[in-house]
Amino acid sequence: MQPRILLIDSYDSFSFNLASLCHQSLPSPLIHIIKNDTLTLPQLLPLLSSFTAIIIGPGPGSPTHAQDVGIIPALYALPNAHLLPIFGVCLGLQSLGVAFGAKLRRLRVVKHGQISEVVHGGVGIFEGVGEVRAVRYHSLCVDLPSPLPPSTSVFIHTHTSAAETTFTSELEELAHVDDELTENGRVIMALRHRTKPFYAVQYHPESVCTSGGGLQVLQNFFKIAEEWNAEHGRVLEPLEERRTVLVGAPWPRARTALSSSSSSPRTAPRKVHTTTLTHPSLSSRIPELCEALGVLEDDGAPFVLLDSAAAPGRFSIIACLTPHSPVLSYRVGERCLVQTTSSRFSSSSSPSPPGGSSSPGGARIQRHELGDTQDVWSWLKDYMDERRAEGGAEEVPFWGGLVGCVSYEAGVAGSGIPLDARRPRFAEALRPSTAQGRGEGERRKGESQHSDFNLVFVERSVVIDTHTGRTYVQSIVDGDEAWVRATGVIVGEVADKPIGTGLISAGESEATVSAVGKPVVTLPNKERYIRNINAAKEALYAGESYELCLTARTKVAFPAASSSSSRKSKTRPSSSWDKYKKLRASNPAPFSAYIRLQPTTLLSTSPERFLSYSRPTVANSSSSSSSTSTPHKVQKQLCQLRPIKGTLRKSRPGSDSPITRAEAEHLLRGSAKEVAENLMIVDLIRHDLGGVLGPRVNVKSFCGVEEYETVWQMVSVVEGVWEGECGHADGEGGRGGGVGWEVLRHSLPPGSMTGAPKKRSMEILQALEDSERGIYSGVLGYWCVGGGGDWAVTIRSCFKYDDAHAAVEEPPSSSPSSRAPSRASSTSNDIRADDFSGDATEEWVIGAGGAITALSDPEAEWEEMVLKLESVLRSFGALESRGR
Ligand SMILES: C=C(O[C@@H]1C=C(C(=O)O)C=C[C@H]1O)C(=O)O
Ligand SMILES: NC(=O)CC[C@H](N)C(=O)O
Repeated sequence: MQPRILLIDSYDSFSFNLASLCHQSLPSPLIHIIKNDTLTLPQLLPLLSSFTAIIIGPGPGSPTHAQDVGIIPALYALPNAHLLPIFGVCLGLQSLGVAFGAKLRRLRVVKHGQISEVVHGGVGIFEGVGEVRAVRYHSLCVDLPSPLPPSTSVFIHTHTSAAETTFTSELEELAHVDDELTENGRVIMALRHRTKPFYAVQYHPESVCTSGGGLQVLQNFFKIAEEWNAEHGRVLEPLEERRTVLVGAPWPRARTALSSSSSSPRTAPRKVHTTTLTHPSLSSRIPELCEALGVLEDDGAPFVLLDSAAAPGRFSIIACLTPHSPVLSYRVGERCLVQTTSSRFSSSSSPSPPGGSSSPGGARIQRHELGDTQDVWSWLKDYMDERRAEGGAEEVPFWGGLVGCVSYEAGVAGSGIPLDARRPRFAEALRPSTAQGRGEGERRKGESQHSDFNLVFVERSVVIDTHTGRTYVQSIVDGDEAWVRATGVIVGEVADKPIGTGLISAGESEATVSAVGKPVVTLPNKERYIRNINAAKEALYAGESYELCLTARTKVAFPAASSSSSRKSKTRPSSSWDKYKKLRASNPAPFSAYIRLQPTTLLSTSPERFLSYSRPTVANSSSSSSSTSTPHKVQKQLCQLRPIKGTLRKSRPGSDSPITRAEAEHLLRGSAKEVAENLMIVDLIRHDLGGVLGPRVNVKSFCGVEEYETVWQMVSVVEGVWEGECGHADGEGGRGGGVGWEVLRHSLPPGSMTGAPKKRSMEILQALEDSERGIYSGVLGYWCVGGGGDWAVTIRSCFKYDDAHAAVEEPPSSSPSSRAPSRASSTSNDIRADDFSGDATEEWVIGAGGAITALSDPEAEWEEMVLKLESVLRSFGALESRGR
């Protein structure tokens, strides 16, 4: 019978990595993963006879807090009749220790993402194991009671071999590390119970940077477990169907090309019409092309550009929207999506959509109720299944589809955290003065009333391959050849214009901006930010988190004069487009974007890919698992994530010569702190990806250093391949949508913007940060009608909501001193610290932040946040005196 493993997940962000290691350690194991608080012991006891062993994973919090460990203590106290082998990791080891009298203590110097040499005796789970260099993620550790003179204590007696030995504990140390005496001294790294089949390690065998102590240790444990089971007459019983519901299907869950919950699409795939043009000059004329395609015509009309303004970006996607392009918006907590189509455009060749109502402004608004078993993601999946297309140019990643942005809060709520919640424990511990109760289902008071999903369905597009100079004019509308031809002509005209004869000259553009006037910049309150850093560090010391990405918001308000320049013109010229052009030029980035989906406008110069997934490819299966004799088809999809952690200013204070690549590599890759920050997110992302894809996840590159306009960044690349049966809708051998969208849904918000473990970190950040993050920290990108997608982390960007200035207003400073001007107020602009009260017509929000670890220096973290902020602020003309 296949080995069956029960993995207890304590809401950690490394659990699927541990599942993956189990998968490699055993022949075809069935791994069931449950949270530590989903089952009671009476529910679990009758199931245990079906399991070879239990793995107790790591987690935030403490083994002495009942709500952190759930059922774990009960497992170490199993009655003999139900006993089975258990392997604990980190919190799992600490719980084993506490269960059998070990003393829990806080480390003096916590270890998060750091590698230590583990000293072991080469026996038991360490048999045959050589040098172990292991990654640690812990703030707590356990000590066994020290041996006492025989006459003074109540001993626990056990009998080993012939000689009677007296022990002070039922536990035996199998490994330790020797931290510096000024740090933590000797710290236990592995334990076993002397008589029960319980083993545990304090380090993380599943981390990508652990060497020696991973696979072989798990293999040894499973060997010992199987021997113990045989010796004790444990014959595995089949897991009855009715009981499987309690522990769920084994991981990874089988996923067909179409999610099992989704109905099969009623429509045949659309055809993509493409014209390919070659204009090498176009790569440098993307803004001009957008202007030729109408971005300046009306600021109220939707316009979207997903731009690749720097390496490693490649394709720039211009959405050519029509009056009937549906803009979909959705706010977390609601049961309907709102679809808006506009009739503000001057011309269209698309037919009118059926149904719907007209608003006084000419916009048509349709509400789509979510079905009883539907959430917004499954609704979008069905929407995309109905609109799938084929036949486009294979080398073009986007043929049409949904484009836009998804907020940070959409991910928070999707992780099961209520947006109105501040866990009382954190609220009390971290911010005693601001904890307030809120009603069920409400967002925090004064929070954004804006949509968390802002997407438009794009049928026509121009995609520029900035590497090859090839430009693709594409439409998925039937009979759209005339539009494709006409647009090809416009593309050619822009490409052929002599340099310096742009449609809008640089001079004109400048004039618009200068008429807007100097912005009023309201920086985050430094004192409060530093207080939050210290509170975050306290949470890290307590074992509540391993890394926290703390952020704050800056507001940039343009005075009322800004509208004067537009009075002369009939339509509203787009001041946001001017700002985007300046931002793009001053901070070129691979995931730049201009997304204008009123009332939301987002300007991005993000360097960070969150997730891309290739268009699924179909191949004949080479596996013999198919029961039918006909060759069956499988789909493959490559998923890639590129987390960034580690940021270094390029300029050198007081010098004209910037930091060179060699120096940056030395400073970033040589820093234990920066590498640890990156490693933690890499492990988190492996887990996120593994949750959907299973064990086929690889770290393709670790801590590479990439150059951007103002900063050096340390970037890792994590990839995974999904392989699955073609869904029923693909009976003809066509391809379905793949599972990339599911990876996206399950991995939001981006781990690099939360820290690890994700859930607890989000809760702590929610308690610390004063307002919702909104669009910042979420993702922007596309979901292609061919099944691929590419989403960037929304950072180094700014956004505005046109219908409310107060949407992300932070509460006023609590102390008079917090109004003191911060360092940046020495610039020529009016930069204030958190006391904004301007009569603005246009208010932009810029989020910025950074990962806080136990090693963080608060001043340096504030500077890092300001550095990231500056990369955007510069383009507002707000930072002349700071240089770059
Ligand atoms: C929080 C931001 O950036 C995040 C934090 C980084 C870091 O701590 O080094 C790097 C990239 C992002 O994942 C931001 O740009 O605002
Ligand atoms: N990785 C873990 O399981 C950590 C356990 C515990 N929260 C600590 O910080 O020590």
